[in-house]
Amino acid sequence: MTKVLEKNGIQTTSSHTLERNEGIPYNEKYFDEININRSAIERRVNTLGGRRSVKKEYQAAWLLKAISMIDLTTLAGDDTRGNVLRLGEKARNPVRHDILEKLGMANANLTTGAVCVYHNLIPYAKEALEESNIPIAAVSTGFPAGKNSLEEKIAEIKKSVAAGAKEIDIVISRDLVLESKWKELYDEVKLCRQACGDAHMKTILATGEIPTYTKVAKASWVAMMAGSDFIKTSTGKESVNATLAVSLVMIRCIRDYYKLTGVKVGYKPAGGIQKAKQALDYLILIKEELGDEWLNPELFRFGASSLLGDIERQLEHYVTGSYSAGYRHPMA
Ligand SMILES: O=C[C@H](O)COP(=O)(O)O
Repeated sequence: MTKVLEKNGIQTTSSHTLERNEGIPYNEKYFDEININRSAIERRVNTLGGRRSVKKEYQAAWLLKAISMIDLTTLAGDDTRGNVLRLGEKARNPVRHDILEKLGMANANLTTGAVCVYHNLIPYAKEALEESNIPIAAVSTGFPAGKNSLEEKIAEIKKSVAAGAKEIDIVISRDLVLESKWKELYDEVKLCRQACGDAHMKTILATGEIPTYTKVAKASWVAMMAGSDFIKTSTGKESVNATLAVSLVMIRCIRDYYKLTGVKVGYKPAGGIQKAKQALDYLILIKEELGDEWLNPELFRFGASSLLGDIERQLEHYVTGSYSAGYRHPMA
């Protein structure tokens, strides 16, 4: 088991050592002619579940790795200090000690990639994560709808950074995508990036509200050109959130941006990823399309509130041979 884990390079902290994406000047030539063939995308992702699967110790290793790439999230109207403190505790100790011991991982210092909360809960997240390396991610810019003025968005980002967020998840103005106002979108994202300062910026496209894959691809390009460190699918509040198909569109844009600039932009699917099996499908897609270098917390995150519970349950099954009830692996 240890060898398998080592081979899979389990990384447990997110230290932000990677070069950031400074962006490039706006130029429509990079995305103007994009035209995505929906059925080709869907055919490609339909091959994933059946053709490839990860078994036994490899599956356990991949699931441990997946944990290190979760932005453990709570974004609910009834969030309190209490549940943010529990979330922080879960981020520090994502898997029960007895399970980790059986996996030979008791001393591996496994944590989630980050904890993700609303701006006004940052102080509680700070309290919960004191003396750990786990970064706080805050959703800013009028999450989830993004209907605030640009001035308010910028002010909110600055407040979140001042309060201790090391990562800022912004939402874009979807109307700019719907009306193809690409330069305005670029300017908006660039101003947000400036307001982030040293905090890494993840740009949420809310792909469930974008009608075509072609527009998703164009919005991905604009977000990267304007300096996003990550592009992210969804807020978790749209009626359609992360899918493998939209992920394929976005990660191919990341690949092409890398070919053009030499800069690696991260990817964060978010919303509705609740099962370990789903997580494995995403990891296989990333491995096949972008390669192993993207499979670490610097370049890949799951935005998820309940995925960790199912992963822990699957790991328990791997070490004991039986499933426990879901409530034995509460999220927070
Ligand atoms: O960014 C994270 C999402 O809001 C989490 O969505 P979820 O609750 O469906 O896992």
